[in-house]
Amino acid sequence: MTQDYWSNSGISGLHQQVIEVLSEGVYISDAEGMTIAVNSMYEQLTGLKCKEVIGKNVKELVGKGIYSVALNPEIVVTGEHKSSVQITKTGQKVLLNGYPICDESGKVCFVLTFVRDISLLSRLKEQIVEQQDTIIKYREANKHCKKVLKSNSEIFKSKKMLTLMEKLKRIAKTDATVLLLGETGVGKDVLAHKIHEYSARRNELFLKIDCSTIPENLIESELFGYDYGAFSGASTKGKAGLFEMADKGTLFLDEIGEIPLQLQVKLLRVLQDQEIIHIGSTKVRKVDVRFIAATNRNLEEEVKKGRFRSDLYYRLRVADLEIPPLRERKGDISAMMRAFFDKYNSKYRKQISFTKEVEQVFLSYKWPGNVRQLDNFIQSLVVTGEKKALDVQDLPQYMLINLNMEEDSADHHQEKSLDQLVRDYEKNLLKKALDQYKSGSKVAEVLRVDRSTIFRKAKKYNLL
Ligand SMILES: Nc1ncnc2c1ncn2[C@@H]1O[C@H](COP(=O)(O)OP(=O)(O)OP(=O)(O)O)[C@@H](O)[C@H]1O
Repeated sequence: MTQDYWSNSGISGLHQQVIEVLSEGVYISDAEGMTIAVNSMYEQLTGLKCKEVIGKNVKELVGKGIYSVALNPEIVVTGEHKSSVQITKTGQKVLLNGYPICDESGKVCFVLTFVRDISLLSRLKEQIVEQQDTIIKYREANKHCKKVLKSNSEIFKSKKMLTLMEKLKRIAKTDATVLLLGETGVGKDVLAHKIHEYSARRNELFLKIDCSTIPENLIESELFGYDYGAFSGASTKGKAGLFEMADKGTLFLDEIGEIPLQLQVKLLRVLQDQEIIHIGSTKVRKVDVRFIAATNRNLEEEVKKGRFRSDLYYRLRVADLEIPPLRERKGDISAMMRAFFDKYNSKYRKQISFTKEVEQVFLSYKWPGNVRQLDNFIQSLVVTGEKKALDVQDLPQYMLINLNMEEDSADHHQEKSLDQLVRDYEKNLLKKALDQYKSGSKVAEVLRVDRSTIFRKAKKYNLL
């Protein structure tokens, strides 16, 4: 059908075939504005049949209301490209891009117009905006993603931690909210990751938000997100909150005790209903998130003081894990010492080891900063260490002052010199070892020193 018109228009069969294979609509008119060719895609996009337009002048077509605009006359005069939106009589909205085709003298002899589907373009535009939103969302989410620790870098050797890990694995499999309790540096962050790893959500996102570091006036928008124009200073596009970003995954709310009271009510609602509403919006959005919360505050005390809502507290502690301080799990201290010395020796290309006495000091020390302190301390010992085997004398005075030595009071320690403290410690250690093993040779073997050293020191301290 289109074929018949081509042959009368001066467009060769070859040209005709070329425009037929193009994926865009094509409309060709001559310098007078006479329509000489269109392709099938043109018919499809505009809803017009070729016989309705071919052989007709664009001005006539506009006059009859078949076209809303004509690009041809202006392009013929200016010799320049022009684009416009065309609404055809069938109501189709298309984008026109017209180009002049000139003869050898530079005179415009044809106008070639490409016709594109505007609705397709707007769909593509919407998709791009959506993709950009997703990229922004993931970039934001990434900021809160902590590198997942390699499982072999964690040490759970003490009986207390092994039992706790069994409980953790059982809880992880359920989707229950978990409350992690424990002093600073005990490993709440590590265990939050473990819960995620052992859960069915392990392949989804794990997001962490430290409630103590986000300014109070931003916590709500960070968590819930906001809509366009929700408040002054808000991004014009609006923003998804962390609850949405963590959808299908796990959200770790660290330092939950720092959440302001008025936000605690909203958080409770999210935990119960798994629904959120952006700030500045009324639309309810469903989320599917597993919550883990942690704090080193005594939440029960906070509830009593009216700083933490009791309903939220009870909702959070559906499953709680109390991580004991390091001083109460000595089995971990020895294993961690070896692991951390290995880690930092290989990092700093050193070969620093430690004596049995040093291990004893580590076991007796209270570690107020728990695993974090132990880790950092060993790093500094390796970095600054000169000797191959560190001895008690190489340890800082505060470690010896705070030792759990029943017979000396802390006040008394502060008046002593480091030498005196080391001597006291050595005497105490030797006394305990001799009491326990009842044999100088056995003590020498356990403490990895000569028998003669044991006898010499025992004599010096009047222990014989
Ligand atoms: N069982 C463990 N094995 C090896 N390293 C550990 C272990 N537990 C904790 N750590 C290390 O100790 C440091 C502190 O751990 P983490 O951040 O999990 O403690 P936290 O209880 O969350 O501390 P805070 O309350 O201060 O946030 C980290 O470097 C972590 O890798």
